[in-house]
Amino acid sequence: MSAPVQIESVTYSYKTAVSERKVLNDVSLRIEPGEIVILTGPSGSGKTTLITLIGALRSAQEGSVQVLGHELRDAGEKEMTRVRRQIGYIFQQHNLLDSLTVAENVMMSLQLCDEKLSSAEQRQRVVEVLSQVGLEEHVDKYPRALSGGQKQRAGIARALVTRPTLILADEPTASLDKESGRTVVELIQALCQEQGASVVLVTHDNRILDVADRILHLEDGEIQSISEAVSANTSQMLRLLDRHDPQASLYLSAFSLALTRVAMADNTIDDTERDMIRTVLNQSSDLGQGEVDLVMELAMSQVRCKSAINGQAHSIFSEEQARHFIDSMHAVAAADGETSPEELAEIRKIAEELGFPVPS
Ligand SMILES: Nc1ncnc2c1ncn2[C@@H]1O[C@H](COP(=O)(O)OP(=O)(O)OP(=O)(O)O)[C@@H](O)[C@H]1O
Repeated sequence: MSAPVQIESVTYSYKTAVSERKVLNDVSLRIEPGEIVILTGPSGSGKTTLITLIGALRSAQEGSVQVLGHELRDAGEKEMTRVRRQIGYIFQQHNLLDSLTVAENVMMSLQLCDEKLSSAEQRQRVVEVLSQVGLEEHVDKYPRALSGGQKQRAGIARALVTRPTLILADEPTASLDKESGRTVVELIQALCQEQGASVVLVTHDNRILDVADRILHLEDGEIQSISEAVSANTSQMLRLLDRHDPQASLYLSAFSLALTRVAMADNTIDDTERDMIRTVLNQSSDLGQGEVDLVMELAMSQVRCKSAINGQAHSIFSEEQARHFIDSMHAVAAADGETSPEELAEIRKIAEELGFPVPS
């Protein structure tokens, strides 16, 4: 099956009579069938612009935007409409019509699509999708009788009732509390898996990042992988903290290592322990959740590594790897122009701890 979305070297600028602002710069992206891609990035980085290009709601000025087998760059209105009808859109504002019942709102989406169903089949499909999103008891109510989370779920039902192979969601959890937000994304995830649909979801909500198969970060109109973005951000934050408050930085690292060692003492760490470590670290520092998570994950990998090796490195690593390990420690020690006696002593100590042949 070909990729539902394939974007090559797309550039997009907003132009006015007096100025031009480039918002996307040479963006390339491919989304596979059934893949859930989350798009993050600071405000104004171009996320909505990108998702509206994919959604055939605007046209790229340069590059190629292929969606569901159609090239949208320079496509006419007729072709754009045909593509739009095959896409499920979920917006931050659910955009339900107040004068129609929940079922009628969902039905409207079905009536606009190309699939021809009888009235009875339409009603059946609508009721089916509304029960999938947990609204079976609200089918004939008006939107004003629903809570924010329920309205958002009705919006999802409306996007999914046509069984689209591509779903575009722009900040679907922005107006919801933590629990409803979680329910809504898990619902999108489950229904998409069931229907094999691909999803592009724009969000600022870090709590839902785990539903993604892939996270892309837009910054200054360019796509970065999330690890690039997080590590650049974290390294900057940690260096800053180190410079301004070395004591706090040391405390946080030691604290995180200690908490992780305790949680992993029985060789397992479950979600409740993870959550507790995150909460404690968050409360004990001025760092953002992303930085705290990274410090925690680093501590975890250190503890994991230590318990896996536990003086048995010689049986885990090959002779060649051990040699490379020791040579690399020497290379790092010598990188500033000289290897100090303290550095040499440290190399010996590490080699000893790992069970490597101790260098002379
Ligand atoms: N119609 C427009 N005319 C001119 N400039 C626009 C227009 N729409 C968006 N912009 C500008 O383009 C940039 C990118 O906007 P976009 O909405 O794509 O960003 P975003 O990453 O979705 O932001 P947010 O997270 O705040 O929704 C912003 O600087 C915005 O002000």
